[in-house]
Amino acid sequence: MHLFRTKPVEALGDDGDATAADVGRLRRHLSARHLVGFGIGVVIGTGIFTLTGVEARDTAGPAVVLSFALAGLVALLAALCYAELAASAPTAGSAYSYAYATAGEVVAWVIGWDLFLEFALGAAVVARGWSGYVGNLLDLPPSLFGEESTVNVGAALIVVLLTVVAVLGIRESARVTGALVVVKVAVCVFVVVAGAWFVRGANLTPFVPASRPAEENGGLAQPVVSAVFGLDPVAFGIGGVLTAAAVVFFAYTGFEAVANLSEETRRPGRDLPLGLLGTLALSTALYIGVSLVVVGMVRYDRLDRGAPIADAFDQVGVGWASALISLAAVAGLTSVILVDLITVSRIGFAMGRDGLLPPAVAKVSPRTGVPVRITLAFAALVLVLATFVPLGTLAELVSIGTLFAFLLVSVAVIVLRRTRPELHRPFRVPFSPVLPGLAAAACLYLMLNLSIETWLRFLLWLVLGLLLYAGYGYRNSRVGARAAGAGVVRERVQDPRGS
Ligand SMILES: NC(=[NH2+])NCCC[C@H](N)C(=O)O
Repeated sequence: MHLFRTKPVEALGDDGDATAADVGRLRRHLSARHLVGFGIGVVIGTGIFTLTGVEARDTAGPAVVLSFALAGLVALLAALCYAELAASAPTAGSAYSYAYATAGEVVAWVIGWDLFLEFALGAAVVARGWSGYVGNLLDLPPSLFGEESTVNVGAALIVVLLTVVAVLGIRESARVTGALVVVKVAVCVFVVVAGAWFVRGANLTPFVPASRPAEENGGLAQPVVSAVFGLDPVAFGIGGVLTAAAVVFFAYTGFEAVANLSEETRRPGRDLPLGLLGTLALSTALYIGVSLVVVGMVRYDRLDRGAPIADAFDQVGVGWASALISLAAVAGLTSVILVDLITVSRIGFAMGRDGLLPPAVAKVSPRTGVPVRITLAFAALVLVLATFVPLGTLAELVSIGTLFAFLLVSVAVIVLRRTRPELHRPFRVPFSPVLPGLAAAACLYLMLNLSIETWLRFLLWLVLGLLLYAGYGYRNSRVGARAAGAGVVRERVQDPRGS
């Protein structure tokens, strides 16, 4: 068994042999500005526009601001780790590839499979949210746009439309994303500046409402930590702030998309760290600003669950602003879906190039320079999910997928520093191994704050992935084939280009 065969860092983005060369190459069109555009494009969306209300009302009170700050800090730690690895090994597979270089093939497969979950499900969950939001806004029939619809036409429409954009090319996608991002960032800034006039100190006190037992959340819906340590789940208080942090973490997920665009980046060593950290700094600042203003404008127990920000402006009598905010929310959700579709195809591309998925599917179209087939394959999957499956409750599954990848990336930083100290690292996480260690611990902690249900679903997904690996990937792996061909049947395959 060679489950833990590794691929040397230098060979990560390399398709190694002649048969793989027909997979093709992605084109380097992107700069740091584009990367921040894509990053903000996928990050700012459902999280801030909806979760703020629910979490402030039910779990954290005005201190939801602290939850956003905490979740942002965890994301920042992970982003530092991503920045180090992405800059030293700029490949489309990101976490999947880093795992291939450090922990071995089976772990890499698990991570790749996990990222499919994050990005495909992320796109589908947000497409349904999009449909609901647009349906509400334009008074469209809930039987076609609402969460209770059997065939969610709105979700289907947006997925098809964005798939067209994604296959046109990375530059075209960057342009569309850029425009959407300008709208949503401008409106977030507007919310902070305009909303600040309506903030009342009284709404912010008590900032951390006294804790009390959470209402439902028993059984499978309770966080794993509560079950393990026999604690009763609480709402509000410090416990509430932490629980809410695990939930609003969803709002930060997706920024790693930037690392998956490595092979399309002109100057990866400089631009990837800038893109990753820039995305995160900007979104954290906006989230803290927006959530603070919103809980300051309206008492937390009177926030709307569906569209808290727009509704807050309605409540203070500025109805026109609420239309503007809804527009930004729609723009925001649209770009999230687009970048998710692009990213999941890049991960699939990297895995196809390594033979863990059928290489023919990973082929880059010579005309548009993007992996068209795999983009279509994933888009079809997302389309089916978004059209037919009520996904409202699955956002947590996206978060656990993300946290798991972050955990692995943080560990990979520490491992690679030991195994490959000489590797050229254009960017280094400061205070390694302390910060990456902290990042790993924080991710694990947030994972434990997610529900038992989410864990069970996640484990099921991983088992499914392992079965697929056993059935296909293990036998068709290029690293495996090269090792066998050269008679180097060892655990650690050396540089395949030399063999
Ligand atoms: N790949 C993902 N994690 N996609 C979902 C991104 C969700 C986004 N952060 C939001 O708040 O709407």
